[in-house]
Amino acid sequence: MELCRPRLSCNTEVLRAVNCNVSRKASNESKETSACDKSESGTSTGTPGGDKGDDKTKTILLALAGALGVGGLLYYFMNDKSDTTTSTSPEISKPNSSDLPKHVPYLLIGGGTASFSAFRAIKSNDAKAKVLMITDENHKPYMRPPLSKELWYTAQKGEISNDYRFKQWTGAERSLYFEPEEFFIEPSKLSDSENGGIAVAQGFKVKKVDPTNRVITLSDGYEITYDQCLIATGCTPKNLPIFTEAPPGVREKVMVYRTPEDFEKLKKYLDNKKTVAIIGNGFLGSELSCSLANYNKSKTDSGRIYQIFQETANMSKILPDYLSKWTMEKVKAQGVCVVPGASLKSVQRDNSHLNLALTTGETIMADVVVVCVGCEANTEIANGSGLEVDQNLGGFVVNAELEARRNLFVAGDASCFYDPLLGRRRVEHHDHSVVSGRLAGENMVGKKKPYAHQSMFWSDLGPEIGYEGIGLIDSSLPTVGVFALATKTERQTDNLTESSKDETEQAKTTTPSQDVSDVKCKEEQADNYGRGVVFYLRDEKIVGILLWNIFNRIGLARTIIKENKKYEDLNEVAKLFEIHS
Ligand SMILES: Cc1cc2nc3c(=O)[nH]c(=O)nc-3n(C[C@H](O)[C@H](O)[C@H](O)COP(=O)(O)OP(=O)(O)OC[C@H]3O[C@@H](n4cnc5c(N)ncnc54)[C@H](O)[C@@H]3O)c2cc1C
Repeated sequence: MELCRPRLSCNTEVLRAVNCNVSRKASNESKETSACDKSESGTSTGTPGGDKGDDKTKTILLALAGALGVGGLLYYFMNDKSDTTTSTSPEISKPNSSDLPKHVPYLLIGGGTASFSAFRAIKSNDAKAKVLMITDENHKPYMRPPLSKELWYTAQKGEISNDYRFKQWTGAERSLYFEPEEFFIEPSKLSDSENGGIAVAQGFKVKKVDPTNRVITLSDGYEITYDQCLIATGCTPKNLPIFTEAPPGVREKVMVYRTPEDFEKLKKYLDNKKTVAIIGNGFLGSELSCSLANYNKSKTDSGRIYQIFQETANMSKILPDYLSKWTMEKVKAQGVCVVPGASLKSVQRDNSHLNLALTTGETIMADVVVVCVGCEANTEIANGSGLEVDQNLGGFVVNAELEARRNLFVAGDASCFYDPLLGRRRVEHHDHSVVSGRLAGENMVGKKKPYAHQSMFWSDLGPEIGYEGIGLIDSSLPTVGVFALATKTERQTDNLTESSKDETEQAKTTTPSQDVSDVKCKEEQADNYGRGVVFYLRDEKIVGILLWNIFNRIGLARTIIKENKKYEDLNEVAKLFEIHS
């Protein structure tokens, strides 16, 4: 089964570096300062692009205001439907819940990766299983990682297809959707389907679950009974109060990023030469900044891409300080105007754009703000269902078998599960949603398996940096990094693959190919963090491993973590990863 990581081929040409000097002029005149000069073009105006259309709109609005009076205009703003602060699905005519079956053997709440992975596990253990998936999105199940990476590089080369096809790192093409439309059965035909299958009820929200009587209730009150149920409701991007509490004029220029609709919206902004300010320095904020900057390189004229965050450098929550700083320089080199150490002090709408006043004294003008400050598990269903939500980590509390109550499982971003090796966790990564969805699916058919397989994650920051991690990857833990000079990296993995047993076996037999006496792991050699391995330690044991521009070694990393032991010499362990080959 292919639930694999779509990576682009790394043999991309070296991209044109745009010099990105952050000029921190104090701006007590509330004047916009240029935070990023494109020295190649010799301009440093810092003016957001493509304002002409907005000016026109403004003129029309003013004329309208004159005609309708201030009251009318106020009514417009109070009922403004263009508030883009949340990820939205396209409007379609509301489907009718009475078309849905009254009872299903397998019911999956949520239409994402975890849910689809559970379906596949159910189907491979119960060939004639009848599965109903309920999702409040208006899409068939799709994967999210390419939305912040590969899809932008595909878009750069031409039109985006209806099924969001993109090129993986391997060069192969595939769609964002796990399966084409024809794969699915109409919900109204599921009960009579002789060979079973999966039906997707799109555009329906589940309000609550009654685990005792095994019945779910939709937001319109319609009830469906089940034998086995999975909650895989994922998470919702967080926003910042400074935006959510702002007037509609500000809010309409602020968005979060999680869906194909968000991709379309942001792409339109970029195609209209708009300047984008991304808030946040985590996976999404950093990946998206690099992808947008690279997307703009195909254009003769484009807006700027700012990345603003309060920490000192990119990915600081997971990367050791030296690597985080090194990465920030690489992100800048791709054309992102990185503004570290800055929080938002105030935001104001000025004609067609937003003025973002920062705590550093800078003011940045942007046409649109993308807030990438993390995600909150979707646990509204817990209210009224008697389900426990973890107070610290969020997510539905489940045991090692991913069971919240008998015959009711939770997987993916929304699950707060018990990992017998590393303790209670909640993980927001694609591979975890595959692995946990599969485990839940297996347990829904009665396998009674505990969580034992460590999932991995990956991220790509443009064509030059790709990394993978497994276990606890947290920069607050002690770390030991072993690096080699960057060489031509080969990204041949298609690592949306579920990590398999074969891979682990293969990794075990790997022998060191070179002595590591020339490894670089000192801060002053900051130019040399091209390729290496970082060990994260707890009680001196390896609890996490980050593979920096090293691919096809995650099985080995998994084996080492599973051993759960202390090593005398981590250089020796690093040798196993063949960081020089
Ligand atoms: C842009 C982007 C890029 C990413 N890149 C990477 C990456 O490179 N590597 C990586 O490891 N991870 C990445 N991730 C994270 C990864 O995509 C998620 O961890 C994964 O999608 C989680 O899957 P899930 O099935 O748990 O949740 P989701 O994919 O969020 O699916 C949950 C579904 O449930 C629906 N739902 C919620 N509540 C209800 C309800 N009450 N009733 C009905 N339906 C409901 C939601 O609308 C949604 O469709 C990325 C995420 C994003 C947004």
